[in-house]
Amino acid sequence: MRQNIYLSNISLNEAIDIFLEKIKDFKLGREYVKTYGANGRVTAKPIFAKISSPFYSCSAVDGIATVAKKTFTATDKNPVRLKEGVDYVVIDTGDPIPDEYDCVIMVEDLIWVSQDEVEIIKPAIPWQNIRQIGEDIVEGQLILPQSHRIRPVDIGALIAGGVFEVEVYKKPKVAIIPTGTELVEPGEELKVGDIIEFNSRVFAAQVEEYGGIPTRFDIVRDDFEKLKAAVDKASKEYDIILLNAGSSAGREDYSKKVIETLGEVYIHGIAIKPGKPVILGKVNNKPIVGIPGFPVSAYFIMENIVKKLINFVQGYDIKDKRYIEATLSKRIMSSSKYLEFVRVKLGFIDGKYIAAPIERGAGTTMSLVRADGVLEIPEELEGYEKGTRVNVNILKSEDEIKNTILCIGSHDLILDIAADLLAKRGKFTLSSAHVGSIGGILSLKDRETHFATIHLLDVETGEYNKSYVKRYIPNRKIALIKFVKRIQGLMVKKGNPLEINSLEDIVKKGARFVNRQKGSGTRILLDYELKRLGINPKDIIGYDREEYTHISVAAQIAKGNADAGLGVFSAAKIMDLDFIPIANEEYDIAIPVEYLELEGVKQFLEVINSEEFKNELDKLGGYDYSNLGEIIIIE
Ligand SMILES: Nc1nc2c(c(=O)[nH]1)N[C@H]1C(S)=C(S)[C@@H](COP(=O)(O)OP(=O)(O)OC[C@H]3O[C@@H](n4cnc5c(N)ncnc54)[C@H](O)[C@@H]3O)O[C@H]1N2
Ligand code: MOO
Repeated sequence: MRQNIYLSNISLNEAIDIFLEKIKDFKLGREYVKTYGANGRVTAKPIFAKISSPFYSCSAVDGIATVAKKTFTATDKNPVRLKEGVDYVVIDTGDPIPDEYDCVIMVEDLIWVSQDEVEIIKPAIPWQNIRQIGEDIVEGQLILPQSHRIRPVDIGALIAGGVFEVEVYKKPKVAIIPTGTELVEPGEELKVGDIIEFNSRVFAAQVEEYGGIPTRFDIVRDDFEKLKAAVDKASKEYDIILLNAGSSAGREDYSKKVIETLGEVYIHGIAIKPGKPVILGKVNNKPIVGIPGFPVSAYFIMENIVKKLINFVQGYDIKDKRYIEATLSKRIMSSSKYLEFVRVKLGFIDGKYIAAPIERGAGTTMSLVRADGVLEIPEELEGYEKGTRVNVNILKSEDEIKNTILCIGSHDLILDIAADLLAKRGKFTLSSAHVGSIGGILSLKDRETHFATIHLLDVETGEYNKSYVKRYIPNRKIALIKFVKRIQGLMVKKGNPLEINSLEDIVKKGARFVNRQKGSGTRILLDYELKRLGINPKDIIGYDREEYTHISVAAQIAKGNADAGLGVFSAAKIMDLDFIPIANEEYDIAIPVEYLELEGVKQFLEVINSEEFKNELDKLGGYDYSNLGEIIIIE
């Protein structure tokens, strides 16, 4: 079968304008709902008050209702005496004012002379302390315009104004069709090539959040006729159709063809990344969106197009993105052909927001879970230099961001454990961006992180971390907080079939090695050890074969593609490999001395010094925490 050829390069805003123009005649029906249940609904017509509020004159205070004229002569020296039943009645806040009275005096201003007599020493002004009819809402007044999204405060005004039912747009019924022969339902047994279907579940939650009613269809295999039947059915019974995956140009990507056959495709391809191959069209007069399969691409299509669509059919133009200005912690390149959405971690350091970019892949759902914000790099730019002030769409409140401790540096699982224990305390969160030890040190130097986690061996002295901090950050007073010693060792297949017990054995036994990339702490350690032992790297088979993480090294050995590699114990444990300890690596926290006083940092230090944290380290294994918490000021 021939592949599709596609993809226009239209901008996001242009595409949305064209799409909404094409479907502008499609509007949802209307319905009446109880006012108290109308939160979040969109008014289908203007709503006017049926009664005034208050609808009678009433007292605004507790006191007595009287006639102002009778009090005009009252002074300190010449109090006026009033008698109950003759000159006044006692009245509480909210009580109606009897016709014969025209003002209310607060109980605090009364001098009680007897059970039923009071004196006052200040004249009252006519209508004082009286809420007049319609003071809040006047009968016939506009309470809400049409196309207004009803909020909790609106419900109060509507009910006070005698409106107990409101006419709103029906919520759109949204059909979600997951497609793909590789998809299996959660819980089904997995074999190579299977993907657990989850996009549709994310969409359903998003549709609800946007104000629609989601219905998820069963997974449809990559089969033109089956897909056509599902879309046809959905377009007859639902208001909006979301067709997930098969939006690209592959042999089994039928989405475009199905939509074309049943209706019209207006746009295939938008200049955004991720999310480029999106399809916008109409079937049976119903809007349909073909959403790319990759979860991150799908997320941005939902947030930027489907959210607008769900609001548009209810007559509402949503613009609810919130932005802050932040300083970029590292240079980021982007193609000038696309508007790119880059997930970032955010922190607030020395009075300014810092944005640290994280993973960019379209398949990395965790980048969305971890993101504090999204940096939108415009189409016409090729990226931003480190230090540029950029606008970031925030996914958290500014308060939450201000209570975030930012860590930029080398990653280790134990940071996630510390983050969890810190979050449990309720106030602060730890956000970490993984850029390696040197990247972390550079961020410290540029005041873009609260602290950096580092493990850098000085090959001259054999000492960890200190000399790097001194060399890279000469102008800031930095403390090194001892964190853990990580046991680095050789990972070998379970049972150690080649009987490798040292680095020398790699050469002796002719084992196939898999290395880490140049510049990584582990690579520096390996080279240091090889030099110390007098081993020539050229004698190691596979010395030039590089992987980027501990886990990927472990995975190569588990798959049988290599016999040995250097890495941390936890990676060996996860991949069920044997582990031969080689050296202890010092993984420490470098932090400006002044930040030791920050409340969030103090709490973080309490967390890592706690027994609970150490217990977690014991469970993981491979960590020595005998010096944990020791603070060394680097002079
Ligand atoms: N020749 C070209 N190939 C591709 C291009 C291109 O321009 N030219 N664009 C790439 C881009 S960008 C994207 S995005 C993807 C979009 O692909 P499809 O929409 O056709 O999606 P699939 O290939 O079917 O799936 C991609 C990926 O996502 C997983 N997936 C799909 N549905 C679900 C689901 N419901 N739950 C969880 N995961 C799902 C799927 O298994 C795949 O791994 O095309 C590129 N190709
Ligand atoms: O544009 Mo695709 O949507 O990057 O992954």
